[in-house]
Amino acid sequence: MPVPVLLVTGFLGAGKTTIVNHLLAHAQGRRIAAVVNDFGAINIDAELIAGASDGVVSLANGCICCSLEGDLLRTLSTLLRRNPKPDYIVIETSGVADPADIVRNLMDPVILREAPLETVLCVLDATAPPAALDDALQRSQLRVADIVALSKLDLAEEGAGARMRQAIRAQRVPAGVVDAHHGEIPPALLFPAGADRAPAPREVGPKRPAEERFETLSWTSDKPVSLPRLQRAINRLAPKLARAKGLFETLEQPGRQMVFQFAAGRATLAPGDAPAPGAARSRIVFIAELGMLSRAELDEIMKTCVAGG
Ligand SMILES: Nc1nc2c(ncn2[C@@H]2O[C@H](COP(=O)(O)OP(=O)(O)OP(=O)(O)O)[C@@H](O)[C@H]2O)c(=O)[nH]1
Repeated sequence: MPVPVLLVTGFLGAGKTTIVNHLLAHAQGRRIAAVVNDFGAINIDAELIAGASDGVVSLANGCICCSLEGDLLRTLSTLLRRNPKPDYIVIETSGVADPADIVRNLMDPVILREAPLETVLCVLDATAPPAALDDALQRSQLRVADIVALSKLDLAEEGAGARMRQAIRAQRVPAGVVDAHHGEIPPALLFPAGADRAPAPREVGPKRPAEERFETLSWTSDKPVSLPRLQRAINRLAPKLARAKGLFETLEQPGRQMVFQFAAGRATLAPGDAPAPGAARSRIVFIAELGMLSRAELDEIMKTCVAGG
């Protein structure tokens, strides 16, 4: 039996991991394997998903649309050899990935026969201005989608969802649009029943040269961070950041791992699961447009967050 694949795309911080986590938490007996790609050297997403799935495979430090494309195909082959086989495979791309390149790779005849691409889901942050869809990367992410999920509607201004739907229509995107409240999407939309019919191969345009637009810098420490100092540091870094996320212990709540998120200008902190064995006490990945943030500046600012810094 072929194993249907769901590809989840969307810009940095749009809400992809939140949707994948919700899907895994409501798997209702389905065996769902997740392949998670973080552009940075530390795969925070894999750790955030690990609690929900026993089949999570992490592809870090590169992008599965370019430098890690061979790794993706090898990973899929390994997942297909598992006993028992997964019922579904979810691939979460990094926010900087051009999914057209991944779709093209998934059209490999062997993969297509054994792990056919069933659905491409593009997650769109409803709090973003509709003009964000003019961005070439975001347009490319939208163009391959079968379904567009609007996230963060609870944070968006009234009417933002309707304006975003209009902007999506203006891009002539044929996909259906659904609201995803805190990651909730009916699984039947993503994995339609009766998948005995094989999904048709997809046409994607010719491969475009990879555009290096973002870079990632990781910061780790064996010390816990001070929350008020981290807040000051993030305030300083915020204008330069496209995205940041991290896992760390704080001076204020020792022994407890916290999850830090910075997306679309908003920072949040929430309690997390126990740290992965052997992981540094504090790990944060920063993503910025090329040239916006130097290693020296980041280290200088971040060292103020730990005792003795
Ligand atoms: N309030 C609210 N927050 C949301 C919602 N969806 C996602 N978020 C938050 O948005 C932030 C980014 O969400 P993620 O799911 O990590 O986004 P992502 O697209 O996986 O991010 P990258 O993989 O880094 O590109 C997190 O702090 C989420 O908790 C939502 O519907 N409502």
